Amino acid sequence: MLTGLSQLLAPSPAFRGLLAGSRKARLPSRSSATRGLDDRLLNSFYSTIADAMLGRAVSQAGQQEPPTKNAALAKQLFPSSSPAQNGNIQDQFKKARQSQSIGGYTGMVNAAKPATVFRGKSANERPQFQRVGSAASSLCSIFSKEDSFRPTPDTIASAAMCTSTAPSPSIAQNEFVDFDLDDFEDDSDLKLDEDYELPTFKPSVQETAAPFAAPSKPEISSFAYKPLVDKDTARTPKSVLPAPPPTASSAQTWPTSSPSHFRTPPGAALRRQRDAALHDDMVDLTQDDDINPRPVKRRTLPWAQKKAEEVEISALNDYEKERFPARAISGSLQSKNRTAGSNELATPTSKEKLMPWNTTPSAIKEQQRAFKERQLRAKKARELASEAATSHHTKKAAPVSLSDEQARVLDLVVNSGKSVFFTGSAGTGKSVLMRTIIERLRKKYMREPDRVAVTASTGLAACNIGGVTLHSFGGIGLGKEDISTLVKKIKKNQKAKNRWLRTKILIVDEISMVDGDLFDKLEGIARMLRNNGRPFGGIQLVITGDFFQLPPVPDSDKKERGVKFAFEAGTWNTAIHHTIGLTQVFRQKDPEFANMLNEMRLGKISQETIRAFQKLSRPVEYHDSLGATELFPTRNEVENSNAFKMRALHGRSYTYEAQDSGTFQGDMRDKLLSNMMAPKTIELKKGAQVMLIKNLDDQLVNGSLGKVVAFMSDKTFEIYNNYPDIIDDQIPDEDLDDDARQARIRLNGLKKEKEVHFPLVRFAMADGTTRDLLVQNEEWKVELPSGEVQAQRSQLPLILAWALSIHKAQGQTLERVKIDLKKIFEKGQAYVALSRATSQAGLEVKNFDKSKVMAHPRVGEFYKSLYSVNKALEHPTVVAATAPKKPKSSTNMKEEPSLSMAEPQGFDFDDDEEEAMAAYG
Ligand SMILES: Nc1ncnc2c1ncn2[C@@H]1O[C@H](COP(=O)(O)OP(=O)(O)OP(=O)(O)O)[C@@H](O)[C@H]1O
Repeated sequence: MLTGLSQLLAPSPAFRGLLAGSRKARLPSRSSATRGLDDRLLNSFYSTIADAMLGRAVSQAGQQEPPTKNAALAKQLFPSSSPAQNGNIQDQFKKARQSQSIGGYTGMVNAAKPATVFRGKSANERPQFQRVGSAASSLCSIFSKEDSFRPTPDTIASAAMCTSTAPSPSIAQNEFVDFDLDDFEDDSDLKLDEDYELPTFKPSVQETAAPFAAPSKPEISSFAYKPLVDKDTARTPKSVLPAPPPTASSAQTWPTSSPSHFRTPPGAALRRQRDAALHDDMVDLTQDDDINPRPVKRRTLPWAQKKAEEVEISALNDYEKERFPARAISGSLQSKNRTAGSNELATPTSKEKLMPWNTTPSAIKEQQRAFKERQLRAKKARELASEAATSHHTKKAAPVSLSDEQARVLDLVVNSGKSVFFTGSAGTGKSVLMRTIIERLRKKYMREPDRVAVTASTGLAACNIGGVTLHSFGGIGLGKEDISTLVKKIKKNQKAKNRWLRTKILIVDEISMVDGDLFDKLEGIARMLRNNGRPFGGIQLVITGDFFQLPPVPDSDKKERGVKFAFEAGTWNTAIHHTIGLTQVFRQKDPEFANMLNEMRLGKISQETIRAFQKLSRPVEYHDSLGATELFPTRNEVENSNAFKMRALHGRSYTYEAQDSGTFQGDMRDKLLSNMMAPKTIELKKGAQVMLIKNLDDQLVNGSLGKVVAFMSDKTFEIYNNYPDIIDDQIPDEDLDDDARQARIRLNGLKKEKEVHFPLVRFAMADGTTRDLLVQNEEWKVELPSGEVQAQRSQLPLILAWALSIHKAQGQTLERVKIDLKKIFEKGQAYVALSRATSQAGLEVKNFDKSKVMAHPRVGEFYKSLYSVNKALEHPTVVAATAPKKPKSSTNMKEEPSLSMAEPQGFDFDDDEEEAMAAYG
């Protein structure tokens, strides 16, 4: 019973509080905690405990039921994830128009620049960042004209969706675009797939203990005050109060409990104030006692009492010094001042007073106890500190909270099953949204993973989202043949054929690099193979990318034809239900910089912006030894630059070979692997500048820059992690404490063992701090929807980062970027390169030249035409009546934008409605 009660109460601060009046309460063992209490005390004590247990049981029962309460709580637990912002995008654009217009394109609001918002880029400023989002949400519109986001039955959705959190009725009722009826006979089973995890509410341990528990306090608080204060006693019900204190002369009759424990320690109020100032959340239960201290009768010999107090205070200060150096210093200064001024505090400075000849037996005991506690706490503090600074294992990244507009695209895709193309300028969170969509769709189709095909235009982009290239998915090889030949080819390949038949949702990332002809071919193949006349044979499309970024690489035989974008494909408009523009820029928090990039993206660059870019030609000095990553258009330039820097480093070099596997063999596999971000071989030296190429947690993300500071094995790292100093040969053994000396001996022993050594990388965090990570292998896969892994690579998630190709940089967010525009030769390259930077402060631009940053004119026309198409769709019947019979070339889009929608040639429609819908997407 005793043990049961103690166990139940052990974690409860209230239990510790109850016992605070007794010295035994501070002993670690539960049985000994009660040993010193006399029967009278025990009886009242247990009756109180029983009451408390009952209270807690009742409370627990109350928390499990009823379900309605749970539902309400669940609601509270899942509030809107989006940052608070002005959700009305139309309003935002209105604001933007008022302030600035760039050559007919809507620019960004300079006025929307609250001085307080952009004061730093510390990672700790997340709430601010979200406020920035609100300002930044009015940054730029991809659509050029007024009312781009007016709620229209089509694009539609972008506007409707962006203004309310409820599912948009305009979408649900929009029959005009609702032509995504699924043609799979097993659709009725779909519900079975929907394995969403409904939020459930389970009371946490703390919550269940809540009726009993006091608000939790940081450990320093409990250490500093618990043994000393009598406030807990003051709050304790009368029945558990200890017997009336003995007189001073009978103090020794309480052999197991120091009288000091019944007294308010000198300076407790001051210390509490100091703590409260440093830790707002450190609410001391006994605060009221400070305001009106209870007069305490002395119950022990004055000198013994004083001694005990000094020991306590000294222990407190030692601990504070170790854990919070700045605070300990200011604390002791305050303490000294007080003492000098009022003699109120006993300053815990003199070591003499700890001398053995100066103590009573109880004071000696106190000293021993304090010493042990100090040691223990010092160790803990050291562990905490090293854990904070250095981590071996990374924590799983917390999921990003989608903005309103992102969340609504997600809803449109996952819940409404629409074919969507979402676009937006660099840094508007397209990749983040796409990753979330993939995750949600994979969950939805958990039992049939092959229903969701994840693809991208290039191997690199595909690898980034865990998919395959469009070519690979389609089983079309290079895809040069005509549609019927390609269909025959696929039919011979059972796996490829199955993919086409099984796929319900086709995801395509980095659409800007997909050739228009390829898009048309895939669309035709889908219809033929699936024997289904709907666009893409009824497959739902989820497409993203920014056509202002890198264009498709034309085949050698099509060089003369030039680039043909996917939006110029004849079937583009029939295949896409909704085109949605994301407008909230996340990457650049400075609206001025975002505006400069936006002008550049649209190819309408003002003199002011040119001057601002020219100013960025200055060399950037960074406070640490890490330099900017220089972006180059070609791989050769990158390799030369990195090799040059590497040669300049001295010391031993470590070479890491990738371990490759997969169902593909030989050249085929090598080709897939060569598209991966992770290199086959990476050579590193101490001092090498590297970039992380995987998201490991919230801070260590794809693009994080760092420097190799050492090479060590797993075991060595464990020791280093606890004793970072011992690796420094400059620190002699004598300067290390016992534990550290032992650790150094162990470390030296390990040097003789043949262990694999990994690079220890010191990463620069956005808030100016650093984080050390022992970098170990990660995996990359080229995986088909069926789960077949065609190629897999296990390698360190690092690349050399003095230089990087623009191609590899696409999709990245970089804090420090350097670029020489003289080297740029392709449209979109300059925009991709410059838009990787998060700030002007972290961007160096050499040879800025307006002619190098021009956008592709047809892309500009396309983005402008989006408005017109939407506008036309406001009157679908009129448009339908005047729809042309032949698809217009994309170059006509400007003149007759509403006519640019392709006619559904050769489609097999079931009824007129479908035909109309398919025709006007
Ligand atoms: N909802 C969000 N909340 C907070 N940060 C976000 C959000 N969405 C995106 N971000 C951040 O914004 C940055 C850019 O995001 P992302 O790479 O997805 O943009 P993008 O539109 O794909 O850019 P690009 O076209 O240049 O590849 C990243 O650092 C990402 O973490």
